[in-house]
Order: sequence, then C-alpha cells, then structure tokens
Amino acid sequence: MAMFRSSSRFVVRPSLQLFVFLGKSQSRSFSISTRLKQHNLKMEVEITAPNGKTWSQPLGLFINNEFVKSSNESKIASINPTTEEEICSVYAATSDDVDKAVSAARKAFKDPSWKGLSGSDRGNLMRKLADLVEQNAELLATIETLDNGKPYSVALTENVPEVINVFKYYAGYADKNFGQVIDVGPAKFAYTLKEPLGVCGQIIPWNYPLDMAAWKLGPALCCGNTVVLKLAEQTPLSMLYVAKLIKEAGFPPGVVNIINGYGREAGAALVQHPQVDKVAFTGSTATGKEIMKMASATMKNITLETGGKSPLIVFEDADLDLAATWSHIGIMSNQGQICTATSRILVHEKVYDEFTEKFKETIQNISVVGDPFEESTFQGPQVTKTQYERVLGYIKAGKEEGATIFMGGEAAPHKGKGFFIAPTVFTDVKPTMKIYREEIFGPCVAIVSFKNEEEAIELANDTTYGLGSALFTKDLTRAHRVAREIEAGMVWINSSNDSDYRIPFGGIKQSGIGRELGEAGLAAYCNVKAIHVNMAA
Ligand SMILES: NC(=O)c1ccc[n+]([C@@H]2O[C@H](COP(=O)([O-])OP(=O)(O)OC[C@H]3O[C@@H](n4cnc5c(N)ncnc54)[C@H](O)[C@@H]3O)[C@@H](O)[C@H]2O)c1
Repeated sequence: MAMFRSSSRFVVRPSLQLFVFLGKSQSRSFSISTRLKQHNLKMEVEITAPNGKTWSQPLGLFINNEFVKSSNESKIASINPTTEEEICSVYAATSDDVDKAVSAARKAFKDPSWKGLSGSDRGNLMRKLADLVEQNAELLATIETLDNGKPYSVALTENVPEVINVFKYYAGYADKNFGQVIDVGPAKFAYTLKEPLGVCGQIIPWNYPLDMAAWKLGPALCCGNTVVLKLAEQTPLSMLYVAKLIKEAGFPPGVVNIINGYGREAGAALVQHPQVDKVAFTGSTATGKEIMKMASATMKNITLETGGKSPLIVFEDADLDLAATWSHIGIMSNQGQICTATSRILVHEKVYDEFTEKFKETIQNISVVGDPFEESTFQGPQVTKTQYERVLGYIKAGKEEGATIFMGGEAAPHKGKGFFIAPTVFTDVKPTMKIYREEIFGPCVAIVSFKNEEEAIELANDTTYGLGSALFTKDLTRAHRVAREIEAGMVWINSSNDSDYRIPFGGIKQSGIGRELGEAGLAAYCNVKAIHVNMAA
C-alpha cells in the first residue's frame, strides 16, 4: 500500500489521481484529465504536453538499470510552474534506497563489464548516449519546459545541445586521459596512472536539470567511475527520461543510478554513505557548507559549485549598446535562476543615466514574460512557489530598504496563474542592502554607480562570493588589468554568462571548490597514482 505525505512545498496526492495533460500542438490552452494510463506496474505514466508531445514518463528510482519504487513508496509531486498543477508524482528515495543505489554502483565499479572496458569503449558508450539524447531532443526539451518552466526554445537550442556536447567532449577524453612518465634519472623509473575514484555521489539543482547532470556524469564516466546521481526534487522528470536512454545506450547495470528525493533525506544519506568516494554538488552555499561538514566524517573528495552575486562593470568608455545587451542576458536569462547571474551592475557615473535607459529599453524589447511553450516567450515562471515567494520577498526588502524600483517589482501572472515575476531593476542601491549582498536567484538586478576604476574593483570584490564577473570597456589594457583584480573564478570581457563546455567553470571564496567542464573538470574525477620502480633492484 502506498504511503503519501505532504510537505510545505508539495502536496503529494495518491497515484490514482496522477494527472495527464491533454493538449493540441498549436493551441496554448489545454485541459487536464484525471484519466491515468499506467504501465509497467505503475512505474510510468503517459503525459501529453501543451505542444502535443506524448511520452511515457518513468516515475521510479533508476537503480541497476531498472526503475523501482522507493522502499516506503513515498512520492514527490512535480508541479508545472506555469499552471501550478501537478504533472505527476515521482518516487522519493529513502536512505535505504540510497544504500541500494550505492551498492549497485559499488558492484558495477568492480565488475569487468565496466572495469574491463578500455577508454575507447567507454567513449563509445558515451557517444551512443549523446546520439540518443539528440534523437530525443524535442521530447527532452518538452519535459524540461513542463517541469522547470524554462522556455521551450531555450531548452531545445541551448540545454539539450549542451548535454550532447558535454557527453561527446568527455567521450573524446576517455581514451586520452593518461598519466605521465617522469624522468628522475637512470636508477629509477617513475610513472603516474590516472585512476577512477570509485562511486561518485552527485547532487544537482533544479535550475538546469539536464545540463547539471551532464556536467557531472560526463567527466565521471569518462574516467571510469560509477555514479549515484540525486536529482533536484523539484525537477526530476527530464533526467529520469534520460535514464531510459542510458540503459538503451548499453551502460552496464549499476554504472549510472539516478534517484529522486529530498535533500535532507536522500541527499544527506548519499553524502554520508561510507561507500561513496566522492561528492559533487551544485546548489546553494548554505547546503554546500552542510555537505562539507557531512563529507568530513569520511574525508570524501568533494567539488562544490554554489552561489554567486556576480558583478558586471560598465566603464565610461564601454559600448553601451553591447553592455545593455549582455547585461540583459546576464541577469534575465533562465528567469534569473543562474548561479553566475550578473546580478550587480556597477556603472561609471558619467554613463549611468544613458546605460540605465538603454538597459530598460533592452528588457522591454526582449523580456517577453509568458507561457514557456510560446515561441515569443523569453521568460517563463520561476521554478516553484517557494522560489517565487523568495524572489518577491527580496523585492519587498529592496523597497523597504529604500532602493528605487526602476522597472518591474511585482508578480506577473499569466492568465491569472503561475509563478511569474516581472523583470525587476533596482536603482539607488546601497552596498549594504540585502538586494546587493544576497543571491536572489530571480529576474532582479541592482544597479550602483562608481567614480573610478579603483572603486569599481572594490565594489565588485565586496562580496563573500566569487563566481562570475563581467566588465565592459574598449580599453584592452584596462580590461586585462581589471580581470586580474576581480576575485572570481570566471571573468567575461565584453560579454556575460558566456559558458562553454571546453572552458573550466567554478568559483572561489564561498562560490565553491574545484572546477567543472574543460580538461580541468577531469581532475575532479580521478586519482593520480605515482608508481616508483627501483631500476637498480
Ligand atoms: N548554484 C546554483 O546553481 C544554485 C542552484 C539552485 C539553487 N541555488 C540557490 O539556492 C537557493 C535555494 O534553492 P534550493 O533550496 O533548491 O537549493 P539547495 O542547495 O537546497 O538544493 C540543491 C540540491 O541539493 C540537495 N540538498 C538540499 N539539502 C541537502 C542536504 N542537506 N544534503 C544533501 N543534499 C541536499 C537538494 O535536494 C537539491 O538536489 C536558491 O534560491 C539559490 O539562491 C543555487
């Protein structure tokens, strides 16, 4: 008998009330039926999205290449943030289930079907997975839009291609990631081996469910590790579908295990599990700190990619049209739910008025807020009610602290529903204000003016975070000088949030530890073992 529970975030309903979306491809209005089609002993439900795409959605925990129920049969509802309606309910892992997934990964790590593969063989499996993702691009983009609220066009042209690119990129490294022979003289032969770490526990957030999973799975599998990936409880659907593709691609059972579940339960159990060798996490700084503490008990290898309050500096000689365009991309993309969002714009006082007007015009022209399945939509809803209320809370705090709402500053419901927020720009912001200091994670930006380069750098670095940063100037010498002075893992000169899978991504200060992507991303997933051979023996 299934157990059901409710939390402050979700109301979990009995599985027989799972809803099915019925829609027409061109029509934006769609009805909801309580008719349920269940397959494979209730492990899948048939869903039709507003764009007409239909699929069988897995609902189970993916362990040993099979979808299974959680041990206590509890579930978490996935809510469509556009309509506030339940899409379906997905099994939520308990610590017992985490244990099962870790055991499967541990067994697979030693199994010849995985351990015995050459790097080229692993690369071939990863390429096969990339091809399957490509074949299912429209479906995966649809699932992502329904579950997360991001515009379909973005999911299709940015997020799904990122997954394909990352898998192919690290597939290419799988047979090229070697150790070294080190010359220490004729009496000794020395070399290094790059060995996989073992079982990797990976915990991802809800803002980029597909991308974050690929960033973590790609290098881990490339190096020969096995994985237990915990999805964000708010957005598990797209990666559960990818789990089907992982099996279809031919990965041996237990190599990739994918579980849904709450952070405090499944996430914490994964981090503390003694058979987990490494933890990779993306999410809030507060949770990152908890993970550090929990992982210290068994001194696990960890990589953390956490929060940010990234500055974007507009110098007096900047191309202001360019600066306005990228400032908009840097904060308003993905509903502002980006760890590297350039959420503090620092503008030289001489160009402050001109820039702010251009920025406003850019937002008005581009930031169409609405149904994420509409082609014209730039900004969909915030991912959950919790996030929506959190962002509105910051807007309220900004007003109370005396900042000026230059534009936006309110909810923007679509047809009376959904977690939509108007793009919001604050001016007259003081560096002491909450909206200047804390990560808002929404379409909200604070603009501050500065008098000279020294002050700009000081303002930029006046934060506990150190993730992204951007600067706009036509003076190349200044650009490189300031880039060195900014305390951040990444600097964009004359752009913002220009991520690329070949370039390392990560932060300093309280924005994280370690790097993902690029060649640097491999370092997080292998041991360098040194072998000393006494040639005089
Ligand atoms: N850096 C990023 O990309 C990112 C992503 C999401 C959220 N955030 C920030 O975090 C804020 C809150 O969002 P949130 O509550 O979803 O983030 P969160 O950090 O709590 O959740 C991220 C992931 O960590 C898991 N988790 C939570 N508590 C855990 C624990 N004790 N042990 C192990 N895993 C745990 C969650 O289940 C989820 O999978 C946002 O408003 C935003 O500021 C940052």
